[in-house]
Amino acid sequence: MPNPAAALDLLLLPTWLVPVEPAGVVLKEHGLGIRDGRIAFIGPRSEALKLKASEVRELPGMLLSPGLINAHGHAAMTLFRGLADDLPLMTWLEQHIWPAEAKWVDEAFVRDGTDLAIAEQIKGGITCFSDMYFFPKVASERVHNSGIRAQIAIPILDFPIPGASDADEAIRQGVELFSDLKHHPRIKITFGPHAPYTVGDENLEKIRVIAEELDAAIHMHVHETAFEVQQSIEQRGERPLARLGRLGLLGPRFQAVHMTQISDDDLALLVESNTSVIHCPESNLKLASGFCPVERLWQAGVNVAVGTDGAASNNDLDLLGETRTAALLAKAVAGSATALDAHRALRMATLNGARALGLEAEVGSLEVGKAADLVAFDLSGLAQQPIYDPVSQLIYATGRDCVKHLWVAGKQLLDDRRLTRFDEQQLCATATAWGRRISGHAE
Ligand SMILES: CSC[C@H]1O[C@@H](n2cnc3c(O)ncnc32)[C@H](O)[C@@H]1O
Ligand SMILES: [Zn+2]
Repeated sequence: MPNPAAALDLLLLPTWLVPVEPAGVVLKEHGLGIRDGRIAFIGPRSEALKLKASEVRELPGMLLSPGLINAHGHAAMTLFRGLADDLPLMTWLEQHIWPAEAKWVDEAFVRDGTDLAIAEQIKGGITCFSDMYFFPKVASERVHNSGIRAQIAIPILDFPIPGASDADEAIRQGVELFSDLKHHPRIKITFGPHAPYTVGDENLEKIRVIAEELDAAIHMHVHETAFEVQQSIEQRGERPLARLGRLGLLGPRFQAVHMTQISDDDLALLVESNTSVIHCPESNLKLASGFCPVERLWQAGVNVAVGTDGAASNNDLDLLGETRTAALLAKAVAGSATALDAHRALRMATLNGARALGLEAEVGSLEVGKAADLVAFDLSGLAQQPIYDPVSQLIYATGRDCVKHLWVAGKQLLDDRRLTRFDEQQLCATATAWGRRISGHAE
């Protein structure tokens, strides 16, 4: 049993503390205490200063919030950043990315690309990310070593992929990894059927059965483009989401990534099944895939989280920037300036992400008992002045270079913008070497 009178490991005293839950609250003159990797105290500064703490840290001019949660991405694709730009989805995938993956993706690629992604994300205020890429065991090892938190989705397609000769092998590997990491405090294994157009009914049914047995989540690209929906209607006589509903996949453990096409029936299915949607606005904009109607979903009660997608279609892993884009785009799509205000946008990037990934009891808001996954943003620069509402300033006027400190489960992974577990120069050198090999100037 935790002892409330025991000394704190760390007491943080920021200018603003934004717990996200309760919604819309900004606390001034408050402190947050951490003990054994968890939030042990939130209260007025005067009370906080009476507590024993091994370390007390003043954070003047800083906003302390839950760490950002990047709910969809393909981490190792950082090494394909900028390889094939300005193309529509299917041309990008079929003519550029899949051939490059067949040629280059091996365990070393995933090791180096995932490290680069983790470091970039930590520097951008992300404490937890969702990954869906090849060699998920290697990605899990990188997450374990780095101290970050992640959901790792096992990639499954009907055809051979790097690391698995068919869907059965991928599923077998996934079940093994799930069981190996069942008790890992920061890694959650889920199943990642790629998309309705790459996974047939037979494999989807196998995935549903196994996910049910293990109580595991399912993470999938769905309704990314109008073409995907049209093709499914022509070939199968039904919309992809309706097909997933008929096969029994939808539910609170299902994460539908993209959803740029939503009919009234689709919306009803999402609401009834309590399926989460993961919105990736910048990838959707860059590939001209379409627009996810975030405000409509939100008003209907659907949980909407936000993700960057991979660095080959974004081209960065900047969730703060992505959240700004989401807030601005939501207004354009809804035709209403009140759509997705700054406080709801921050909730989408934190608590909604946690809920989508099934981590709501553990992270996503600053509440006593939750894991201490925190980020301190420095709002003292001239571009943030004056400050009427610090959350408005964070979403609309702050870039990720203002991320000052970051903790996951109470461990500091970024200290005054310095990565505590990575050598930044080494990461850059390794990525540059991969780029030279891939672009054909290899040594
Ligand atoms: C099984 S997941 C890995 C697989 O997905 C590809 N991918 C990356 N981004 C997207 C996207 O936006 N839509 C569809 N597929 C995507 C990635 O290149 C891998 O082949
Ligand atoms: Zn994706």
